[in-house]
Amino acid sequence: MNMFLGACGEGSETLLHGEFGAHPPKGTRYALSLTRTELHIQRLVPKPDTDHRTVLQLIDVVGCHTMRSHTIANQSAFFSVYAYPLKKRKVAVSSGRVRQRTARTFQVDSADCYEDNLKVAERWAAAIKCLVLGIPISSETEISRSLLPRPRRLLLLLNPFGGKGNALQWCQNHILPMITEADIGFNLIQTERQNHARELVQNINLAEWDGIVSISGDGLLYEVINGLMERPDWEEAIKMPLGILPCGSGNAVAAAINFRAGFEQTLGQELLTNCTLLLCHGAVTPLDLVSVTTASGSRSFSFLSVAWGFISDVDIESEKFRHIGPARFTLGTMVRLASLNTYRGRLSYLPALEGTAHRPILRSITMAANGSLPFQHGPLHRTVSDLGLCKERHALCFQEVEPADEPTPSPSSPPSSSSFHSSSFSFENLSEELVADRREAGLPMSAPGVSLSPRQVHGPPDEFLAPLDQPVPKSWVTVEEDFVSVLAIYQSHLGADLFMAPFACFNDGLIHLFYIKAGISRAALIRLFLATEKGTHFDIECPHFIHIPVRAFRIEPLTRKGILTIDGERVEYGPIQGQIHHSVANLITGVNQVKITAF
Ligand SMILES: Nc1ncnc2c1ncn2[C@@H]1O[C@H](COP(=O)(O)OP(=O)(O)OP(=O)(O)O)[C@@H](O)[C@H]1O
Repeated sequence: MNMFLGACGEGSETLLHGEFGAHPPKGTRYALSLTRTELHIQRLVPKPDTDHRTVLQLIDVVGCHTMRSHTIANQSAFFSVYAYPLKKRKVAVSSGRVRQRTARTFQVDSADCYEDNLKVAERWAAAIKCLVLGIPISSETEISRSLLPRPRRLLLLLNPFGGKGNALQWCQNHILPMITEADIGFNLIQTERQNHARELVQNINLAEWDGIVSISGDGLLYEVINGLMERPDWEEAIKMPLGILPCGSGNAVAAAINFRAGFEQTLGQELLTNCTLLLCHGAVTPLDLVSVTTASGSRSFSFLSVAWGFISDVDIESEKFRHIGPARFTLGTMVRLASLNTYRGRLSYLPALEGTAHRPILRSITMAANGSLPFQHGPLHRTVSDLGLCKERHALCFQEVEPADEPTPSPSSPPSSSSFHSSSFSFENLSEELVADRREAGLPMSAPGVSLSPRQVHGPPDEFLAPLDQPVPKSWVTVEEDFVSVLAIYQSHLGADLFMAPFACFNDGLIHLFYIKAGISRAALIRLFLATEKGTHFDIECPHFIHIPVRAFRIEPLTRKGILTIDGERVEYGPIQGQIHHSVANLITGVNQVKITAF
């Protein structure tokens, strides 16, 4: 349960109460009450605030330090609470609220000697830090520093060229001050080239770190995850808590973390402040990964998406607008809409919902076998009830699925001897064509996930997948279509303002497969894409837009040219397939998420 949002009743119990002076002094005195979710600050002197008190929400607090006065004669001890509450914007033209730093310092002066005052200050600091970190305490708890774990040590990896190129400046001005207030130790390394982060994490001593944090876009996290999966001790390595602080142009995972914490959708520095705040809180949620295999045999681990058609075209073609930051995707969408392509291909999938196999699915909010609508998309409430709903949905989603059965040709999947042939395109001599295509596209020959001589990636076996050169297992469904786009996504967001799968959870064990069929009008497509900003695209009646929750998928392009991406990074064009691996990694999400274990 989200400790902060879900603490009704329990949260109002007073854990500590005290009267303190202020700093700077000015004769002011306050009464402080600490509950599990809030710090209440009421002025007593000079003028009692009887009808007004300041309330600091502990979700907005990053840390608390104790201090001593410079003047030896002063026997007081002090504690400072560092918080980033939401405040109304000062600039009249902007709407909404932004987080602003506030440091409240209180003087403990009831005892005659410093040591006794320090004990009180330390008790308050320890209680506040316990609550920030989610360590349970009650009014019965003997509160002291010994309740706290040793300070965390994080490895921060920063791509200085991510997004608009201001990651280092944002790190110095925003991230480092906040994590210092949270008593987090760190080592900051700037990446020097592509794959640098991937190589670094292959060789680190895991025992030295409590987490690895990517400061960039989603691409750097992709490197970190795959670097960990390339280690011989991958099973232990991939359990390392992973954080992401959004300083790139594609900040989907950061947006998903922000959403799941119950915060308003936001961009830029505000998203960064929210995510840094959550990083300071430190709670970790299991994260599903999808193993993705491409035609050349390369296998990599994806945490976000596999895309083909319109979405990947926009992602890659908008690289040239990188200097405008995340707005590049909107501009890229408009450019792509002007010359809309369709792509013929076969899409196969292993449905996650009982009763969806072997029957055509129109709008994917697929009826369950009992006729209920497990994925009905009403307005979302970003509260604990929403998280609870997610758990409930999970229960509805899962069925026992057997591992990949003997592949048997079905009418929709080609016989094995010709599985890489189609009327329009042959995948014979694939590697030669890939080399030629990559050369033509100006791609390096060994970009991440694109390697023609695959890296040694470990990881759990793909029990749902048949080899790519064989037909899909018989329990799968196959559709052959002209597609505008195909997207397999496992996070709620595809970008900071692309709220693609509002119901997706970090560890729901699901791949959300979306596709848009040819025949959709430009106007309908624009409507859909505009609605993704708010996640309301499911409210639009559109027979060309389909969503199916699945456990595994295969995309077989039958159109010669096109762009495929894994987590926003371009990979070789050709057949590609993936399957979910439930909860194999850990993501620092800051608030306790529903832990789904029923997979
Ligand atoms: N120092 C570096 N120089 C060049 N490339 C780097 C460096 N560090 C990381 N990279 C690569 O840059 C790519 C983009 O990084 P990332 O996704 O984190 O930022 P981004 O701005 O969101 O980029 P994009 O929108 O292209 O995904 C990644 O593939 C990563 O491997």
